[in-house]
Amino acid sequence: MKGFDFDFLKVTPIAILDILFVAILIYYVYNLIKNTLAVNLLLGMFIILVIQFAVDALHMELLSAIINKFMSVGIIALIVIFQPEIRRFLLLIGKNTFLQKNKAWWGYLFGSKNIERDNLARIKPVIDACKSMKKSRTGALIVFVKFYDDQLFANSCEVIDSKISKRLLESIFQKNSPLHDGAVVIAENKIKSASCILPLTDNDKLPPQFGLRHRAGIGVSENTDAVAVIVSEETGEIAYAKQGRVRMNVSFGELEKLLNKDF
Ligand SMILES: Nc1ncnc2c1ncn2[C@@H]1O[C@H](COP(=O)(O)OP(=O)(O)OP(=O)(O)O)[C@@H](O)[C@H]1O
Repeated sequence: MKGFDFDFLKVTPIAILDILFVAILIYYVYNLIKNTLAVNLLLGMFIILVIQFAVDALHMELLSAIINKFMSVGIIALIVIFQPEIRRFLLLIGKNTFLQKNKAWWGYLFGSKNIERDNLARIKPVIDACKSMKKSRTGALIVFVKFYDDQLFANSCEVIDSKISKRLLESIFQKNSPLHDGAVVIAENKIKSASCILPLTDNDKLPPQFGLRHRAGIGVSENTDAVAVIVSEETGEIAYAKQGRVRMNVSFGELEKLLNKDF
């Protein structure tokens, strides 16, 4: 007698590995898109997929043809809609590779003393400037990027291209300075530009006291590998934005650790 074929239920080590990788992938994708509009879009796509299965099963040919056509164009629409998330996902993979994570390798190859000296040279003036801007209640938005994206920053910014210095940062953000509006971008051990207009986040779950400066800092960290240090003009509080999330009331010790870790 012919029985049922349960071949597809065979659990092989490769299948377990496969499931594990898919679970990790789902976890990373969820982490990337949680608290963003992308969750609603993904839910919409999922519902259409379920309808497609139902329509196929019921052999409703006309509806099935329409949904199939929609789904084949949908993949291009998905790439366009999720472009920031895809970009962030690829950056995340690049940042988490063995060589990137294990900075000891870089130290071994290029000399850890040099790296520490570089970090101190670019981080200390920023922290000192933040200390004095906190005291004087001067609002500031300082963005650190690993790769300076000309396309993103060149159009809206004033090019500075100068050594990172406390006094320069203070004078840029001084209320009377023509460059004080907007963000300063630091990359490649330099203040690359000032007065930059950044993309604002559309996250609707942020605290109500967050105005445009905070929204711009969080926005740029959502779409790029950038982290943003925000000094509030109203409270003097320091906030730190990374990957679309923000840490409030950051102490200077924490700020140094965070910047050292991320840059
Ligand atoms: N798109 C943008 N990109 C960069 N900077 C911006 C942008 N929009 C506004 N800003 C900066 O934010 C300032 C306005 O800050 P606003 O008071 O709205 O922010 P906030 O988050 O409430 O911070 P604060 O606590 O300092 O008031 C502007 O003067 C400008 O310098």
